[in-house]
Amino acid sequence: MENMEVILKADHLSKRFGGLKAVDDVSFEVTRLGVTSIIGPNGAGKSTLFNLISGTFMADSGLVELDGLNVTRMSPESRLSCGMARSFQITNLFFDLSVIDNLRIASQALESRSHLFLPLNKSTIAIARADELLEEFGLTDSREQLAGALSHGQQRRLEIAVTLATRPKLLLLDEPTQGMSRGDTQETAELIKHLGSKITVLLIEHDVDLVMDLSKKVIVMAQGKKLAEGNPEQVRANPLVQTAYFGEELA
Ligand SMILES: Nc1ncnc2c1ncn2[C@@H]1O[C@H](COP(=O)(O)OP(=O)(O)OP(=O)(O)O)[C@@H](O)[C@H]1O
Repeated sequence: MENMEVILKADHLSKRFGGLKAVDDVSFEVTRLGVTSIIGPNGAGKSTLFNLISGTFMADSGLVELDGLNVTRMSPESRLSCGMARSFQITNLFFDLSVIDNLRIASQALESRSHLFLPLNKSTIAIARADELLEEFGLTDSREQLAGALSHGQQRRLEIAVTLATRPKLLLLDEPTQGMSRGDTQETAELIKHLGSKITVLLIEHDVDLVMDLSKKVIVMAQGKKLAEGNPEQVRANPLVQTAYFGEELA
């Protein structure tokens, strides 16, 4: 019987680049809500695995299922319409539009097709959703500011808000704190925790302490393979992980 708790299933996924097995027979499951993270040293295959899940790369073999639906051969756009959204750093933003207009445009995708081309101020669902997101993401004071004039941390927050405008079931977050100051990293960590209470989040992140603090489950990759998985305590205590990834640090 289908496990209703499982929202994402990766089953025996593999991807080669020439002779290199970047992802080598990796299987895991993500259960509903909370934050599940993928960590691993440089070149472990994290980004490639993420790209197989989002549809940026097609798997050579294996299966990706979203909420029981086989999405393995679908484009990223089709996966998005099935409820899988991916946050792409800040490249989803229109820098010369205001914060609120960025959110309204993204929220308009919620409206029926016939309303897609309504002027922004006529689209009531989009306006309500945009205001809700503004509040939730602490951007009310920056409502009329141009997205391009925000701090890097605010831009990242806005970008995640834009990604959530279509109410996805699963949010893929790719190194959301990369290049951030300590303060912005802390704020983003709080935000991700909050997101995990409402939606399922799958995260790739280099900052191990952050991952351990945020995640209900951690998947450790090394040399294209899944080395370990479990809750943060189990992963920290795993001797294989300590040797291959953390070195002596956590011993
Ligand atoms: N498009 C590509 N063409 C050829 N080789 C690639 C490509 N993308 C990744 N690789 C190789 O696949 C392996 C896994 O890379 P990947 O980027 O998935 O690892 P990663 O764990 O995300 O690393 P990092 O933490 O450094 O981003 C690496 O050896 C990398 O050089």
